[in-house]
Amino acid sequence: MYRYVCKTMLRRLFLSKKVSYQARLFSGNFRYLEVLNNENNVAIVTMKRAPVNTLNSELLSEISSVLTNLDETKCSGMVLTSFSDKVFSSGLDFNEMYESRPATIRTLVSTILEVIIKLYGSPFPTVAVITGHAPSGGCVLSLCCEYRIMVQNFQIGLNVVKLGYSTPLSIVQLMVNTIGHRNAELALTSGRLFTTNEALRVGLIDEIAKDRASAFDKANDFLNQFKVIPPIARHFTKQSMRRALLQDVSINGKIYVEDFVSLISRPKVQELIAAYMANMKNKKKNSN
Ligand SMILES: CCCCC/C=C\CCC/C=C/CC(=O)SCCNC(=O)CCNC(=O)[C@H](O)C(C)(C)COP(=O)(O)OP(=O)(O)OC[C@H]1O[C@@H](n2cnc3c(N)ncnc32)[C@H](O)[C@@H]1OP(=O)(O)O
Repeated sequence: MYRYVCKTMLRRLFLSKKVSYQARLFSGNFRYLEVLNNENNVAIVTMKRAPVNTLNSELLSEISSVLTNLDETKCSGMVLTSFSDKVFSSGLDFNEMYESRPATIRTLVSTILEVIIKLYGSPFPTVAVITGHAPSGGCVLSLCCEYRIMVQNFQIGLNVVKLGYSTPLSIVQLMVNTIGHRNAELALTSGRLFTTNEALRVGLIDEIAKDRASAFDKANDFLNQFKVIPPIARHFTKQSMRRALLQDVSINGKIYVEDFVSLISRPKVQELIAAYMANMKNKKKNSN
């Protein structure tokens, strides 16, 4: 009898360890992401690809898997943020766009498109806590969220024209939906990066925070308001607001991806990317 009780207790202990291990697995399974659930069933998704959260195919496909998982597990909300107090994300990885095979560029571009579709169309409320610079692809990720809170003294925007290629139509639409046609045209054609204050003025972000902690307080306030709203009503309303863009990318996504791949592969664009990368390195060398 004594042996049986001991065995059962050991088995229970083992099982409970296994369960908590599995719970940790979800947050520890990723190379470039940390995913934690808070007490309100809100997922805090932190990008942690040092130094500047450059979006390569692997980080993007991890974000994509998390989004599927959060949808299946019916989370109450999601906060997308960065481990860094200087950069939210530096955008798509030049190393996968420069002198790369079309297949490599295609994987990168189709993975960001997959993320855009899942994040923009997610049933749960989403907030971007922007703790640093958010150029290009970084700005796109935040635009797919419903609410943007940005810490003071950084820059955000879509500077892609400076790299010699045009902004894809659906990304233009994301910007137009957020800051209006006139402001979007001025910003996109000049590749303008907005300071935090300018971004608030134009509506590119919704709130300014003095630091990460206060940004999280504001994110909680935003998400808490939905506790009294029936999720299904909220979800359908969000879908109605976002349907046009989602339908467009689900019908024409493959064409947009191919257009973007051939745009990036052009010799002139490749030259500009090389010059841009060299300029970044020089800036760094001169500042050291
Ligand atoms: C429906 C159609 C779908 C198809 C397409 C969908 C979406 C596409 C639309 C959006 C388009 C996106 C294109 C891009 O995103 S291209 C990337 C553009 N990014 C930028 O212009 C930003 C470049 N980076 C910076 O300006 C700075 O790094 C910074 C973010 C301001 C941070 O500055 P700092 O903290 O001083 O850090 P460093 O500059 O020293 O950078 C550290 C390190 O990282 C390297 N790096 C930075 N950004 C990138 C990058 N994007 N790709 C690759 N590598 C990058 C940088 O060179 C440093 O490397 P070393 O340490 O080796 O010197």
